[in-house]
Amino acid sequence: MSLAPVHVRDLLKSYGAFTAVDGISFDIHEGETFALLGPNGAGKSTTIEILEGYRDRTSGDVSVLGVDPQHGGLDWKAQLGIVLQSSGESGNVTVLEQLTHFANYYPNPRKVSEVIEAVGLTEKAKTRISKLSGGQRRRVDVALGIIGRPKLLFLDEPTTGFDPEARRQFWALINQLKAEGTTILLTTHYLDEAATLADRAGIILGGKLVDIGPINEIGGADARVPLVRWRQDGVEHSQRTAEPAALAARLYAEASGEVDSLEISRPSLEDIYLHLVGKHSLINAEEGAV
Ligand SMILES: Nc1ncnc2c1ncn2[C@@H]1O[C@H](COP(=O)(O)OP(=O)(O)OP(=O)(O)O)[C@@H](O)[C@H]1O
Repeated sequence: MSLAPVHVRDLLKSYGAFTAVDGISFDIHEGETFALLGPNGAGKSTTIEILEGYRDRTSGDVSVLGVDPQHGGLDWKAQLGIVLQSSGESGNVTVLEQLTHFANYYPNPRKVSEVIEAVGLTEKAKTRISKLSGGQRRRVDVALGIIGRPKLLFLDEPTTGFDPEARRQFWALINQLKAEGTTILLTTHYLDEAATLADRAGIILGGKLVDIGPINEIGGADARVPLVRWRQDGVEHSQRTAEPAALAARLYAEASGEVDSLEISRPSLEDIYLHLVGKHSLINAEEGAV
């Protein structure tokens, strides 16, 4: 049986006595977008850098496109697209020159002008990268990540510094890459971005994977119970219920008409994520106190 494009088992990475990644396991299936979510310092970049072959692991099994990243050659690297967390592009060349240069490294690159257009830099194509704004430079990073038509794309906080319009444009680009069958590993602190783009997510806290699953199942059913809010006699009320329509109907009947400020909402991925992070910080604090 062939392995998934990304196959990770019991991955552990220590820096001296400190364990940054503590025995995590997951697969990313072909054509899937997988979001690795977690607070600052949780171990996301360390994990991604191990998968990209930039960092050696302490122990565990890792296979990326069928190869151990510690022994990946140039042919293997040519199938990866990498957008690192920190931008390295501040050079004295233009956007067009930089992308044309890097396109030559790949056997089947995308058309440079199309990539520049896709990241919204057509008007800046002949501008030196050093003269671009931070968000525009980040778009160059994204362009460099996709120029080689990668089978597997790593996006480490790709939209940091993007204005809202550029983020939407980026989402459309990722949806296009998904439609072409690209497998994507994404880290982001924007939970709406993860909810929009990812099929599945893993939540990493203190180097451990505390939850993994389809985006609309993360946190379990209990975390997704809808919240009904309304106002009665000037007092705010709220109730969590799996049957919000029934509660709304009862309130409507009791009020003999419209209910003041009635609102039914479902927890967003961000609500669920924050709940999980809070719960695990509490567990760790209690364990630390024992
Ligand atoms: N070279 C290193 N030496 C020692 N500790 C390191 C090294 N690189 C990372 N760490 C530590 O490992 C932990 C995980 O870092 P990592 O960069 O993977 O986190 P992250 O989840 O990507 O965070 P962020 O959201 O801030 O990017 C952090 O506590 C960090 O300080």
